[in-house]
Amino acid sequence: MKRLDNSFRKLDKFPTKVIQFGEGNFLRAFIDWQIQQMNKQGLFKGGVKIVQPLPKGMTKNLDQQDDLYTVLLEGVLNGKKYQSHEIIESVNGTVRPYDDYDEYLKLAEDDNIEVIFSNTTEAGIAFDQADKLSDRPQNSYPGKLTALLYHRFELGKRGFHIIPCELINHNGDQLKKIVLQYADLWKLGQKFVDWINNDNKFYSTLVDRIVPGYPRDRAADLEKEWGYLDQMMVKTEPFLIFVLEGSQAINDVLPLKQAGINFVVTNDMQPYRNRKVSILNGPHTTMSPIARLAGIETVGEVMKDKDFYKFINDEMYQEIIPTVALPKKELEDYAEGIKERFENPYVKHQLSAIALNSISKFAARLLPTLKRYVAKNQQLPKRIVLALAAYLKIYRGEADFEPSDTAEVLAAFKKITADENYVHEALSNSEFWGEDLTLIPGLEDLVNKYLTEIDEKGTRAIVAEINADAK
Ligand SMILES: NC(=O)c1ccc[n+]([C@@H]2O[C@H](COP(=O)([O-])OP(=O)(O)OC[C@H]3O[C@@H](n4cnc5c(N)ncnc54)[C@H](O)[C@@H]3O)[C@@H](O)[C@H]2O)c1
Ligand SMILES: O=P(O)(O)OC[C@@H](O)[C@@H](O)[C@H](O)[C@H](O)CO
Repeated sequence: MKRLDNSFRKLDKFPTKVIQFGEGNFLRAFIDWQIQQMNKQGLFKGGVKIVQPLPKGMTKNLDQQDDLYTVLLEGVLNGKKYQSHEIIESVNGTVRPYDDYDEYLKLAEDDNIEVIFSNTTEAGIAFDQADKLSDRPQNSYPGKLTALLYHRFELGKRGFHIIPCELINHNGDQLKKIVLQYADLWKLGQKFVDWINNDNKFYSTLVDRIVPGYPRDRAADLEKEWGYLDQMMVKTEPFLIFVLEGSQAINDVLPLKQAGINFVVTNDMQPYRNRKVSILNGPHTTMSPIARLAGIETVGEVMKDKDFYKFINDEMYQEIIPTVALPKKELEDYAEGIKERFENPYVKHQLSAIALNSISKFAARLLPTLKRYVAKNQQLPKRIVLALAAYLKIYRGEADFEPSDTAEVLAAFKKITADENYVHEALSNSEFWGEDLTLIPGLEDLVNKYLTEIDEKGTRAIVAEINADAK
C-alpha cells in the first residue's frame, strides 16, 4: 500500500502564515484541523510550518508523508453517532531547530507569517535561567521564541499574533512575562521591549477537545479501508471549543467563526475556564480514584454503570453547577454535552491516564468547588470529599495500582504513610493543596470516616449509599 504523499492533496498549497510550536496530537487535531476547515472554504489561504520544540519528536514521520495526515472524528453529536475522516493539508513543512537552527531563525524573515500557535504541554511555558541568546537552540520554548522574535525585531518587521494553547491559566500573559524576562536577562534593550509590547499581541486561551491520538488498535484496519498508509493519523472527538481573550479584530486574521468553528472571542475567558475545569475536569478527577478502586478502567465504563452514572450526574448538578457563576441553563446545557462526550463509545479514556499528577489536579480542579460549596451551604460536598479520601488511600500505597505523581509529591507521601495521623499530616500539607485543608470545618473527620468505610465495604457501596441519600 502507498504511503500518503503530495498526490493526495486536493487543495492548493498556500503560503505559510502560521508558525506552530509543537507537533503533538492535540495541535494536529485542533489547530491544523481548524486551518484546514478555513482553507477549504477559501477563507484563510494559509499554511503552517511546525517547529519541533524538543530534540526528539515526530516531525520526521510527518515529512515522510509530505506533511499530510488523517484526522478521524468519532463520537456522539446531538445524540447521534458520528464518524468521518479527512486528510489534513494545512501543514506546509516542519523545522527542527536542533538539526538546523538557521532554518529556524529564517522563519522570522517571512513577511507572510502573522500568527504563532503553541502547545508544548503545561511544562513547556517555563523560564530556563541557563538559556542564552547565542544558544543554537535555547532549551525552553519561550527561550526559542524570544530568539525568533528578536531576529524579527532586528529586521524591522511587524510582530505576530501569539496564541498559546497550553492548558495553564492566563497562558498568553505567562508566555509574554517569560519573553520579557529573557529580554531582561539577555539585555535586549528597551526598544525590543517596546516592540514586544506594541507590535505583538499575546492572547490567553482555553482549548477543549478530547484527542485520544493515534488509534493503535485500529490503525491497520483503517489504512486498509482508506487505501493508504498513515503513521500520523489522529483520532479526536467531533466537539471543540476554542476561547480566546482579546479584541474581535482577531476574527479578521483568523476567520474561524466565519468557517463555522466554535471559536469564542471574549474580553474575559475566566467563566469559560471555570466552567470547563469544574464541570469537565472536576468529574474526571472525582471518578478516577473512586471508580478505579471499584475495578473500573475507563470513563465510558463509569458512564455505563448505573450507580456511578448517578453519582457523577449528581456531583455535576448538586455539587458543582450551583457553585459556578454563570447562567444555570447555560451550565446545564454544558453538563449535558459533557456527559455525551464522556459516553463517547469510540473513546476509551483510561482513568489511569487522568490520574497522572492527581494531587495538583485535585487542588486545581476540585478544591475551588469544594470551598465554594462549603461557603454557600455550610456543609461538605460528599462526593468530592469521597474522591479526596480515595486519593489518600491510593497515595498510602493501599490500592492494587501505584499512584503516579511527581517525585516530590510521592516522596512527601512516603514520609507520612506509616504515621498514625496520616490523614491529618496529608491534609495539613500546604505543599500539596496550596493551603492547610484541616482548617476546613469537618473535612478531616469526613475523610477519616470515608477511609474507614472504603476499607470496610469499598467505594462502590459508599457510592450507592450517597446515591440513596440523594434519592
Ligand atoms: N489530548 C487531549 O485530549 C488534550 C485536550 C486538551 C488539551 N490537551 C493538552 O495538550 C497538551 C499536549 O497534548 P498532546 O495530546 O498533543 O500530547 P503529545 O504528546 O502528542 O504532544 C506533546 C507536544 O509537546 C511538546 N513538548 C512536551 N514537553 C515539552 C517541553 N518541556 N518543552 C517544549 N515542548 C514540549 C512535544 O514536543 C510535543 O510537540 C497536553 O498538555 C494536554 O494536557 C490535550
Ligand atoms: O490531560 P490531563 O491529564 O491534564 O487531564 C485529564 C482530562 O481531564 C483532560 O485531558 C480532558 O479530557 C481535556 O482537558 C479535555 O479538553
